[in-house]
Amino acid sequence: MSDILARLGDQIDSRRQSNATESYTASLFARGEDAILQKVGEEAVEFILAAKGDDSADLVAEAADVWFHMLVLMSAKGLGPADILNELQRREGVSGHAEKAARVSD
Ligand SMILES: N=c1c2ncn([C@@H]3O[C@H](COP(=O)(O)OP(=O)(O)OP(=O)(O)O)[C@@H](O)[C@H]3O)c2ncn1[C@@H]1O[C@H](COP(=O)(O)O)[C@@H](O)[C@H]1O
Repeated sequence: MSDILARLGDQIDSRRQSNATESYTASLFARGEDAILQKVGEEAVEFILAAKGDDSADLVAEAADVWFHMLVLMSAKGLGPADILNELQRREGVSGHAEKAARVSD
């Protein structure tokens, strides 16, 4: 399932060299990091609003928009989906409560 994320991450990275008029991703890179951050924020709000409704397809579409724009931001920072997946894998099996308790006692 993570193959699509890897392919999308590679495609996003490759769009750094693309023409902004032909590629939406390239147009985001051209607008700069603050514009990408703004899009992540807008998409997150749209995701929350969709979650308050009852349209599952709309919620899934908005979630995909959040993931895509997050990956564009990560690419701008030299990071990609593998970094997120590795972090989730590192956390796998560790209770969130236990992890937080260990953090607080540090
Ligand atoms: N997954 C996506 C993807 N998800 C969302 N979007 C675009 O994200 C934009 C968000 O829509 P909005 O309505 O919120 O934004 P907007 O109002 O149109 O844009 P703004 O003027 O507000 O910036 C739309 O243009 C969507 O098409 C995406 N654009 C591209 N991809 C992937 O990226 C690949 C490369 O795309 P290009 O860079 O466009 O070739 C594609 O093949 C896809 O795999």
